[in-house]
Amino acid sequence: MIKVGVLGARGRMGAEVCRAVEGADDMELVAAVDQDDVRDPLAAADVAVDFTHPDAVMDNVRWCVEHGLHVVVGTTGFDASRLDTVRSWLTAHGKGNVLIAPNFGIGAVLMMHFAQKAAPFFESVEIIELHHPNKADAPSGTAHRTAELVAAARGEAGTGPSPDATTAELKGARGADVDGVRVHAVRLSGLIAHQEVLLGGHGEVLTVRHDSMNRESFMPGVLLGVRSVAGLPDRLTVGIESLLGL
Ligand SMILES: NC(=O)C1=CN([C@@H]2O[C@H](COP(=O)(O)OP(=O)(O)OC[C@H]3O[C@@H](n4cnc5c(N)ncnc54)[C@H](OP(=O)(O)O)[C@@H]3O)[C@@H](O)[C@H]2O)C=CC1
Ligand SMILES: O=C(O)C1=N[C@H](C(=O)O)C[C@H](O)C1
Repeated sequence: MIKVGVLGARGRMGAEVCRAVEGADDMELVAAVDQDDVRDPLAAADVAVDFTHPDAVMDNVRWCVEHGLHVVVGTTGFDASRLDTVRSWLTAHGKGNVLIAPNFGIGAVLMMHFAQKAAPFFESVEIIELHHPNKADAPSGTAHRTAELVAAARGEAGTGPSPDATTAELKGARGADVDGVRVHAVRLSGLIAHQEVLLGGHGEVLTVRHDSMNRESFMPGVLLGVRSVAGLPDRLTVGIESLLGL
């Protein structure tokens, strides 16, 4: 049995993770911790799962690494500097691996993969992410990571920047610039989590779209992360692509 502790257990994702862990034959939920709770019960876990807030997650990960736990992180907000900080904690503490994934949806991971593969073949690429209005961060972690992957693929292939003649702009109209890729964020009641990668060439447009219809859709990926994290070859893994053989 894998003993699992959940951080953010009363939140939208954390509550879903608690249900998924309780429903898994090979896992036992040993701690459910949220804002203002002490973290001590987590020390009984083999694996901690964090779905909290970008402002809270670093302190949680540090605590878990210091306590020798394996950590599966779904909370967003990880840039290169945060990842370096996590690596330094792992170097200082000999036990425990960390898996950080901006999206645990299998379809979403495939959407990112397909977009990355297609990106060098098109002159233009832009990303539109659409989410529920309670989301704290913009752009989404998924859109941020997709832009990085797309930009890296275009860089490796020698693809130039997307053409854009804009010289007069109302601030924000062209979205955020992530590694040279424009990312647009929509917040709308009724939505859960959705993303389109628009790829434009000569007389054709390819749209790679993914829709998360509910939060259960993330659970197969989260449980895969919990089952895999202890055996991962690196102390820090970003994304579940390698767990899926991509
Ligand atoms: N990787 C993935 O596949 C996915 C990632 N996410 C990401 O997960 C994160 C959480 O999303 P969501 O569940 O919708 O957010 P919610 O706001 O619904 O849940 C977050 C929970 O964490 C609690 N919390 C805040 N700070 C702490 C802390 N220091 N310790 C313990 N608990 C804390 C919050 O309490 P309070 O409300 O009192 O502040 C809340 O109950 C976001 O970053 C989101 O982008 C979401 C979906 C999928
Ligand atoms: O806050 C959310 O809801 C989601 N957050 C993640 C992100 O920022 O990419 C994953 C998914 O989009 C849902």
